[in-house]
Amino acid sequence: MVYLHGAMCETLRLYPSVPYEHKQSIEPDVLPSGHAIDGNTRILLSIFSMGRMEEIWGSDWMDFKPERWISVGSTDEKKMVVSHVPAYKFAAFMAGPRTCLGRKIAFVQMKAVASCVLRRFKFEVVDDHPVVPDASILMFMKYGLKVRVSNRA
Ligand code: HEM
Repeated sequence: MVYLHGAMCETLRLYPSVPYEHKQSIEPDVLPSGHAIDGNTRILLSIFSMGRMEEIWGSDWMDFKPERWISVGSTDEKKMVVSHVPAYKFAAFMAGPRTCLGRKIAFVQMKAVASCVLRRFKFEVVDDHPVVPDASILMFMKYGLKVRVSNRA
């Protein structure tokens, strides 16, 4: 389940279900970046881009690596645990007082479905199928995902 958690975070890092978000200032403020903004300023955040920034994720940002979400346990070195990653770094669920309320239940649901389905079936992406995100409020796959499904022996 720890590795599956890492795989899901990694998927959401590269393909966040909510690729863009906006926030609006009530009064003049200074952003953590140091930029001064006026009141009533609309700020558009690209969560999609944040998941692909080298200064946030390192030079291997384009690699799908569930391992980047996993560390060894503090009491037992053989035990793998989910690493703490700040919400302001991994923004797929956003951060702060209006963060996603369903984050934990979303992981429970995704893990329940993935473990039931993957135990019984094997999925192989059809060769040369273009996996292209469709720019929208929610992230869709432009051409869907064509896979070959077979029973696990
Ligand atoms: C992978 C699955 C999900 C993702 C990526 C996701 C992402 C998000 C994001 C980005 C926001 C906006 C937060 C903001 O504007 O600051 C949000 C809000 C919210 N989400 Fe989710 N969400 C997921 C699943 C769920 C589920 C399963 C539930 C409920 C069972 C849920 C309930 C909510 C609620 C109630 C809010 C509004 C929170 C507020 O405005 O105070 N989400 N979510």
